[in-house]
Amino acid sequence: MTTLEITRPDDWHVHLRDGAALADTAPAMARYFGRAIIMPNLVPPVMNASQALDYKARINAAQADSPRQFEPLMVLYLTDNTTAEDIRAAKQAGVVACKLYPAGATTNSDSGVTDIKKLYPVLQAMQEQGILLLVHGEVTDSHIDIFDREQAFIERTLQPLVSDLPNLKVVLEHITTKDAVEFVSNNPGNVAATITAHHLLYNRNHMLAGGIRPHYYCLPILKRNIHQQALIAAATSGNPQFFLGTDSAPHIQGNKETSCGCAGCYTAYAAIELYAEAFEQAGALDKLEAFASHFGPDFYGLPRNSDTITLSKSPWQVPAQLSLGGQPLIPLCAGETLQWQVKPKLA
Ligand SMILES: NC(=O)N[C@@H](CC(=O)O)C(=O)O
Ligand SMILES: [Zn+2]
Ligand SMILES: [Zn+2]
Repeated sequence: MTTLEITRPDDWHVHLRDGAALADTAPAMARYFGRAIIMPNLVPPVMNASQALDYKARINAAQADSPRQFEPLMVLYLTDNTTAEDIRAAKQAGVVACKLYPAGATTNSDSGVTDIKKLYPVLQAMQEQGILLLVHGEVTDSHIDIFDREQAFIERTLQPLVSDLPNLKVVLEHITTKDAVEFVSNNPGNVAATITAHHLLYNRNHMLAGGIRPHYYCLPILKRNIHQQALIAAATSGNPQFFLGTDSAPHIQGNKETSCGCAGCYTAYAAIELYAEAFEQAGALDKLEAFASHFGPDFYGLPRNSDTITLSKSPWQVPAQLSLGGQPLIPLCAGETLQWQVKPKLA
């Protein structure tokens, strides 16, 4: 196969950052994504409807000069102080989801939730209003091994939560384990998961064997090969509970290549191209379209995009360095050759 035409994809989990960074991250998304779920972990976070609307306006301003535009879908960051009233106001403002970050779990999660039980009235309001719950699924206890934190979160927090709120739509974001695949598959259709391209392409050996490679470091951390295989099987299974979310999470070079580097991989520059790489390696290119373009909008209750993009098999070299708000940014796969690219479509 040398060309592949698919329904225009959406990204159900991306970090665009703010300020000068938007001049790079927003146009990258506008290249071919229809919509994108915009993560709210700014400093300070996006915590209410008016902050979400302001952030959306900044994103749209940053893509105004792009040849085409994508639609940002806004998300609130849940804190211990979020109220049911915040949820109703968010619904009015067009916010589609709220994000649960266990406090301290990942980048900019210090304002996250400390006790999920206290948040149940808010989750009830979300269930009533049809607002989705998006979850960074890791426990934060220092005595739990970093490689076990997703599994522990599922057992301790997520399974009870989905049992208590059976009508809440829940997305376990950026899953990294066989346990997460099993949890989602064993739950009804109101529970889903996003899978990143990097968790399909890599396991922890890529990050740690033969030298430590900070650009593979993200959270939840890359796991062993058996988990990677389970993710590939889930993404290519045709089960609509698994869909595309890049978790493209840029950090400038200096904050990655340092003694205590930030978590996050930058993939938005070639998102669908990286997924195509992973699906082709799995012999499942025919499953890419549904994963990238159908199951996400179906789960969110939104229409699928009505136009298409075309990928062509034509090897190209990823630049060694990109820019994030005028500072050096090392993309995932810097300097490597990728097989697929998206043809510019004539208007
Ligand atoms: N995935 C990451 O490693 N980092 C994300 C945060 C997140 O999605 O957990 C970021 O904002 O940098
Ligand atoms: Zn996360
Ligand atoms: Zn993320």
